[in-house]
Amino acid sequence: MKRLFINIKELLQVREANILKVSGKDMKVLPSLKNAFLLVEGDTIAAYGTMGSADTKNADEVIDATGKTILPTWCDSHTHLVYAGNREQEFVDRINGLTYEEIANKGGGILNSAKTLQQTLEEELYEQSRKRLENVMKLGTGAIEIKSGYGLTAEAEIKMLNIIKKLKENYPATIKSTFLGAHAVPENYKNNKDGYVQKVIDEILPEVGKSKLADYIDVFCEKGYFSVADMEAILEAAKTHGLTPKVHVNQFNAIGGIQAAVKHRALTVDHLEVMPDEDIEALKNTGTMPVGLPLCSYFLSIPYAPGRKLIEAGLPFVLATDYNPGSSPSGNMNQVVAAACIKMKLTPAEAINAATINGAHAMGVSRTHGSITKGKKANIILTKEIPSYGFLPYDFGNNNIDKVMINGEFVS
Ligand SMILES: N=CN[C@@H](CCC(=O)O)C(=O)O
Ligand SMILES: [Zn+2]
Repeated sequence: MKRLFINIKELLQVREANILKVSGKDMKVLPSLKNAFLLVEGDTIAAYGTMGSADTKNADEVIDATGKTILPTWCDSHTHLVYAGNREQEFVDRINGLTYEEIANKGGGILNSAKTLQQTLEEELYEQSRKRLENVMKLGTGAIEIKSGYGLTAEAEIKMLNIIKKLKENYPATIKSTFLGAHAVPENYKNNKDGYVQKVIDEILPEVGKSKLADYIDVFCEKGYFSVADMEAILEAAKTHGLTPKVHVNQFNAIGGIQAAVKHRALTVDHLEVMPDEDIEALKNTGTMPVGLPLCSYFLSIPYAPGRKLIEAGLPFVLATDYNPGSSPSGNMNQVVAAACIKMKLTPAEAINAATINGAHAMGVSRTHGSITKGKKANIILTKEIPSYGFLPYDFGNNNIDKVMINGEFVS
């Protein structure tokens, strides 16, 4: 099947295959073609150029994109999309004055979600999760990372990872999975955190490794959760199973997690709401990418990761949703891009780079995703008629997407 888009007002993020991420000043540049065509063959981007060179005769279907813009689908490199139920009550508790930490200390938070998930049958959990995935695909997400971490027992963590595997098999979106056994200390290990860390290392991790259910390893490195030493022990053990680190650090406190993550060659460090200068310094000249999660800051009313400062420091900034029931019950990358412009002072070009090519690199898929490049997956967002791409974050909260194609299939 050959599909030809013609008269595209602007084809965004057109890049050579050797560009796998963009950093610092280069993030200001969003290469594009105006009055363009785009040819999709099967699930692959086959050709593009300006309308003058379009061959309209050999296509099976011609789609007129007059007044519309095409860009690559969003690459959401940090989500917890597999979860059971919701935490609406905690949302109200926070409105009434409790903090996220106070709620967690009372057994709410991650432990609340773990309890619900453990009691939810696999089929039901799959149903809830696939609805969320279908929804975010319609919102333009074509590649997504999903974490475990609401199981906190071997059985429930494997249950989560199996659901991620099923989603991978059943949907065109590219999915990467991450084992986050060390997300919180379970209730029955309340006074024995070291015992739980040992259980993750000796029992759960080998099972995850053997079953090849995860691509990455994550730890919530934070006061009251897991220390830098805990994280290092888990990352070290995960190396034997070939799992690369992508870790939660600096959400509420800077405790040295970034330096340790860099030492362990983490692909990403995520959250970064609290970011002293020495932690920014520690990321320079490394392969570790900083990931900001602005919807979490919005929802919890906590500081935003200093996206502007990280880019000024020459780093390759990434944006993701953090879709989860406690700190970001939205997986809408359009909102992420808008919030990054409004609250982190990124330009629309920087935000789109952070949410496409850099998001792809932050989950190891930038050879196939994240840009309009010949040979990459045909993952595209066709917008409604808009004046320019800056209108997307400007017109925040409104849906400017006409159609989404993932792997050559229209999903909306
Ligand atoms: N901070 C750790 N984990 C999630 C939130 C988990 C939850 O509240 O359920 C996050 O990235 O924000
Ligand atoms: Zn998270």
